[in-house]
Amino acid sequence: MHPQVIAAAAASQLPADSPGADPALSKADFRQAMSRLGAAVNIVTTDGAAGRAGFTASAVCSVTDEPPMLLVCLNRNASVYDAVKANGVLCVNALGAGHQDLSNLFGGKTPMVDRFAAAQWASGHTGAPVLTGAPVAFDCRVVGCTSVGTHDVLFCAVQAVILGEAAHGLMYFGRKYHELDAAH
Ligand SMILES: NC(=O)C1=CN([C@@H]2O[C@H](COP(=O)(O)OP(=O)(O)OC[C@H]3O[C@@H](n4cnc5c(N)ncnc54)[C@H](O)[C@@H]3O)[C@@H](O)[C@H]2O)C=CC1
Ligand SMILES: Cc1cc2nc3c(=O)[nH]c(=O)nc-3n(C[C@H](O)[C@H](O)[C@H](O)COP(=O)(O)O)c2cc1C
Repeated sequence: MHPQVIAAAAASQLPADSPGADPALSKADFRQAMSRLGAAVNIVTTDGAAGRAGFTASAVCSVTDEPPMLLVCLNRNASVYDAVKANGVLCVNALGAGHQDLSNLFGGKTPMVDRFAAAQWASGHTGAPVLTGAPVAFDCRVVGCTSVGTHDVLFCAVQAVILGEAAHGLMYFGRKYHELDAAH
């Protein structure tokens, strides 16, 4: 079976100066394509003068190990946005097996107090909440930010890592959760 090409093939049949020749994908096509790019699921938390907050994030990745740095993409319309920006610290809590309900809770619409009541938390060096039972957590200071479209790309200098007891993981792929077990 041939792979299906969305938008780009149709655009190439139009004159180059036609507005329809713009090969930009629709939001729906982009999201459909992204649903096939599996990603680890994390809960990103913050605390400080602007209060405690957290959200589910799959747009997280390693930037460089010199210095240790992650990036986190945060929608500027998210309810956590002001707290993350004002506190200037965050913790990336990787999720593992059994964390699906927690991920959905932090995935939006639920009051912050109810999100945090569903799990146990410690406090990192930065003051950001560290999820008890997370396979790994990255306690960070936000050292840079670039706005791109609807999101801010936050550059996060890792101050400490907290390794949990078990190496397991939770992936988001095909709009569903998939558990990973390092032992298998
Ligand atoms: N990067 C982000 O902001 C993400 C946001 N979400 C949000 O979670 C909800 C459920 O998402 P799904 O079940 O995965 O179905 P969906 O069809 O809304 O999204 C499919 C995939 O597209 C990407 N995506 C979705 N919204 C995006 C956004 N605003 N900016 C950049 N990439 C985006 C993600 O990789 C996502 O897994 C939606 O409201 C979605 O907006 C989910 C994943 C990533
Ligand atoms: C699996 C999953 C991954 C998500 N990844 C991100 C992400 O990387 N960046 C982001 O801004 N929002 C992401 N979201 C959406 C936020 O978690 C959600 O919009 C956020 O909690 C804001 O909701 P609220 O404004 O109701 O608090 C994701 C949601 C889910 C369910």
